[in-house]
Amino acid sequence: MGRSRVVTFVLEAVGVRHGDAVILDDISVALRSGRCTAIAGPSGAGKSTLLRLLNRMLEPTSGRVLLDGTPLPALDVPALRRRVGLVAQQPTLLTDTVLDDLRVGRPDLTEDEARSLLAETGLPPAFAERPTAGLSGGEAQRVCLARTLALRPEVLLLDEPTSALDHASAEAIEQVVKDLRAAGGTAVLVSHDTAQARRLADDVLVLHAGRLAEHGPPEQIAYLRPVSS
Ligand SMILES: Nc1ncnc2c1ncn2[C@@H]1O[C@H](COP(=O)(O)OP(=O)(O)OP(=O)(O)O)[C@@H](O)[C@H]1O
Repeated sequence: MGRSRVVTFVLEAVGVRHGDAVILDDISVALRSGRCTAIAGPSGAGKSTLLRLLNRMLEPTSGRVLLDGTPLPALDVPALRRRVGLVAQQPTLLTDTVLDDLRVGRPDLTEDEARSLLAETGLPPAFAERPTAGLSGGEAQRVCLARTLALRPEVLLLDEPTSALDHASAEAIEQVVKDLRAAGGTAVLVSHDTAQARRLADDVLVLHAGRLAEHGPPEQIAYLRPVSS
């Protein structure tokens, strides 16, 4: 399976700036392997930015990120991205048909394997024949997830994977996360859905204005507590 290796991210005093704007400020934290970590916090707090640091879609402007003790810049980027797959909030489809898209990183993928990956993400198997043009946002995001799963990543980085989905489709995605964890894999999930974070996460990071405001198991996180009226 290739998913049983220990994969731990350590962020050491990580900062991200764009010009004068401080996007992430002095974040030091470890993300444990074989767990699901949710990143929560208000819009604009820096959640997607933090996620993008973990497979070098973005470089920190200060501090460093280590994977199993190795600083990320010392790792080969394509190899890192096979181990650490990112499904972005805005999906990017790369080819004309869904089947071809699923084969981008796995040219050997059979049609049966493609159909079963689609089913995992809650899409009908016949979706393999669909042109990528005209897919809805939620469908395109799930095709991106299936394309990432085709690489059997050890770590799955998911940026609001269910925000565009109905309940049944969202459940399918949550099951993908649970299955990955059950197989020893690691998931890092950005979610605005506090109930989802409580359901799925072993650990939660809360960002506020680029700073780490809370970190711990979901039951200890004030940000996740339902507001009682
Ligand atoms: N290239 C950039 N230049 C300037 N500011 C940027 C850049 N990229 C991101 N930002 C800003 O950094 C902040 C954090 O962005 P990020 O996407 O990480 O937030 P987020 O917590 O994921 O937000 P949301 O919940 O709305 O998706 C935002 O204010 C955003 O406008």
